[in-house]
Amino acid sequence: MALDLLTVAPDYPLDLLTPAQMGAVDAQAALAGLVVFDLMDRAGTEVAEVVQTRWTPRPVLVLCGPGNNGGDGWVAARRLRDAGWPVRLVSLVPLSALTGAAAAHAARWSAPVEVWEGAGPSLGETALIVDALFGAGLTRPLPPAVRRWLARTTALPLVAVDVPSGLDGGTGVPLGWAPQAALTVTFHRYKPGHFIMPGKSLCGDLHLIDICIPANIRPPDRIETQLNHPRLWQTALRPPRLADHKFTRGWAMIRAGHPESGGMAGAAILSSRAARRVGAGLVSLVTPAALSDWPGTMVTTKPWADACAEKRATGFLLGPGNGVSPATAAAVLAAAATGAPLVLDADALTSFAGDADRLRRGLAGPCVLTPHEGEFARLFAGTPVDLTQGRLSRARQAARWMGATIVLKGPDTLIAHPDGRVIVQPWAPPALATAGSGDVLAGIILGLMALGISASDAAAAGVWLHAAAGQRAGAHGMIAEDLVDFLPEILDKFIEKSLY
Ligand SMILES: NC(=O)C1=CN([C@@H]2O[C@H](COP(=O)(O)OP(=O)(O)OC[C@H]3O[C@@H](n4cnc5c(N)ncnc54)[C@H](OP(=O)(O)O)[C@@H]3O)[C@@H](O)[C@H]2O)[C@H](O)CC1
Ligand SMILES: [K+]
Repeated sequence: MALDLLTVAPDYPLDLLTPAQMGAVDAQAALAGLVVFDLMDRAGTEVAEVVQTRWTPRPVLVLCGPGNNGGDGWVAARRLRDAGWPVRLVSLVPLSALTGAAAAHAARWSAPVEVWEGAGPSLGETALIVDALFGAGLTRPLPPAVRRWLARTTALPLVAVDVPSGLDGGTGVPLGWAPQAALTVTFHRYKPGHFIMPGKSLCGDLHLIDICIPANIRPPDRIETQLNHPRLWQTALRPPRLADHKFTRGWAMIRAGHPESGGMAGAAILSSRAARRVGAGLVSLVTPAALSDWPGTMVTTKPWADACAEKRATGFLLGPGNGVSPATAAAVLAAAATGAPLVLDADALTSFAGDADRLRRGLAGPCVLTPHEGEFARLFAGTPVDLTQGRLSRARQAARWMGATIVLKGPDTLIAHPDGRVIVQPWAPPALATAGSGDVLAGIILGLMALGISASDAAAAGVWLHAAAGQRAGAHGMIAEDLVDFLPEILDKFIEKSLY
């Protein structure tokens, strides 16, 4: 789904349900008197509606699996046929194998049925495929013949019912393989796999359909994965108060690297500008070499140890342009020992490659780590974090183990908290993938934490504001400096006007 990040209250449900949680909701819905036959009727009917909205009538082949995902397919096929579309229906299993609501809907299909044989059906005139093979009930990789058949049809658009068959809706990782969909229609709530790579990419355009399950029917266990949204953190943002002075608005310390040790000051400068733009009262660039930035940034050549000894400091950032070195690691540990809010990015993370436990033991206060995939893999290699797992599981494990908030950057940035909660930000303008963009993000999070905002709110808000600035900058020609300059107008949208 496309989203306007500059809108304060975009409208979508935040909770992402795992297949097991969705199953529990289905079961409770049945106990509450909702009839699966009717839910399936609504699901399949909406699939057909979405198809008709997107495409003109054309020969369509609907593939139906053995369970309720297949049941949705029978309904969609019937609706499309009723609307005058040429429809072929292929059932993966003999009709005698169908049960429950799927069998009941199959019985309403009055045209010929092809039952899957050998290598699968001929394509003939087919111009569109509806994949209703497996959804939430997928338990193992696709049967090899089905996988081969789907892999041969990639030139045709495919509409996935609930998920592209083979994709694990809980993780975003295919069980072996899943087809590329042009469009995925899902029901009641989104699932993590719709937004987490590679699932986000495999789903194509996403449509969420309300099949009239009441919102008060919830899974029995805690919902641990949510989409990011201003209502999660908006109340934590506040404008300056009348009685504020610069120290009540926080003093952030940023370590700038020494050019001779491979460090580059530009990255830290970008971070400092971002931290100031989001409202930190005072930002110091602590640097061994003289450098200049905007006049309002304090540039100080005092030793890092002195910055750590400053009792009024309310936040530290290390990493951008710091250089990978034992000195950087030592500087991180010195800042971590103060117990003040800490943001670690880039070289500050890689300086602990192979030694992450030392960092973990050194963290005395709230901490946000902002790795991209490469930095994440280097930092957590050799730790209990299972790097063979998908992004969601890895980010969650890493945050728990490290006892810190992990912002795992990417097209599906994940904000994982030590308590197991993960916030997903699947909307990031691709133009954000540019030099300096990460330095700006680290600076935003630092600035918010220095203001007294919690690590979890600062990380989720920071990721949103950063993406919104990217959206505001537009698709072409954006450079990281632009993100900084757009922050005031972005913040103005999100800080409650009633607070002014
Ligand atoms: N969310 C809702 O309220 C509604 C959702 N609907 C749709 O229902 C499916 C979930 O249906 P379910 O029957 O639980 O599961 P599936 O249809 O996805 O698949 C289960 C059957 O498939 C077999 N299976 C699983 N994996 C494989 C595989 N790789 N190869 C062969 N067969 C496989 C599985 O067999 P087991 O031996 O593992 O038991 C089952 O037979 C949801 O996705 C929605 O599309 C409803 O329409 C109602 C409303
Ligand atoms: K499917």
